[in-house]
Amino acid sequence: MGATTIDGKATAAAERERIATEVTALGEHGIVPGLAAVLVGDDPASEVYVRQKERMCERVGMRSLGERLDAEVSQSELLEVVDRLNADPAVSGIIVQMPLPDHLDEVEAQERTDPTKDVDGLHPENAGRLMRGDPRFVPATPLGCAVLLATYEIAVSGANIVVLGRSQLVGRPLATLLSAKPSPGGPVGNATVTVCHTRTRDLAAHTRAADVIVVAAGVAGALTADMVSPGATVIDVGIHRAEDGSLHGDVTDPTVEEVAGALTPVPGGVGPMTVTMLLENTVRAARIQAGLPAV
Ligand SMILES: Nc1nc2c(c(=O)[nH]1)N[C@@H](CN(C=O)c1ccc(C(=O)N[C@@H](CCC(=O)O)C(=O)O)cc1)CN2
Repeated sequence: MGATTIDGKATAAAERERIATEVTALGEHGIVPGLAAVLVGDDPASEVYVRQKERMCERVGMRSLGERLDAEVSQSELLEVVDRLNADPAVSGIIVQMPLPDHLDEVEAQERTDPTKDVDGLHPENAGRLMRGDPRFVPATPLGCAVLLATYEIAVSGANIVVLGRSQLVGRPLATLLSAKPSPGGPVGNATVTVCHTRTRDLAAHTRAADVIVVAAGVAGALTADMVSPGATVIDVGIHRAEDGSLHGDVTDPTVEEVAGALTPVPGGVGPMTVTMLLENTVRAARIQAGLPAV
């Protein structure tokens, strides 16, 4: 029997309905959450993602305030834009779309973002709060993975989970979230998490001992069927575009589906959750800025 498909598109659509209801309720207090996405240059994938964010904002009744900057923009000009968005009361949440062109320093831009508007959760204050078990904003992709696990009732508490990848955007915050004592209303936690990477010695020994494997290595083919224990859940965070334009994840071995118990597809798995959880964080930001409970 094949693996259950974890449908990120459907889950994200259901989450957006809930978010739209919250946005309507905030409207009754005169609050319209606004998301500013700063896009530097003309990376085609980033343009798709930013357009998606703008479209989804409109659909749930939020404001979207796009900032397109030339690929040649200087670091100080980028920081000036961040400063302007920090000061703009119509902006609840700010993200600087990654990757940035090589001459720009993304960490400095993240550190410059007002931590109460940092809906990517990458400012050191927000990363620190997540580590401390008191998250303000959990980065969108890890939050999306956690919501998918909760929605599909995949046991996390007490489970052995391997996170393959150690990025600041996905691997590290996700490992923290899954292993934490769940915060009130938080989606998941209490797992035993092993963070692996492509240089982990005998990686397969780790993944074969896992009930859940999150593949966020950014390397196509990073997980093969022989590395998966029968019935395990596989969450694929990778996105790679082939020359013919088709998309695939870090999992390229089609036989993983025969071994796994549940699997996220690419496209249609974690990706749609990323944009939706960014909206969720922006509503949260608007509530925090208005002095309302964050929920
Ligand atoms: N500042 C940030 N930059 C980047 C982030 C981020 O969270 N913050 N994540 C990714 C890009 N990303 C959102 O920004 C993103 C990735 C994938 C998708 C998505 O919906 N993918 C679809 C396929 C879409 C396509 O046709 O390409 C899917 O997987 O089904 C949305 C957003 C890096 N940068």
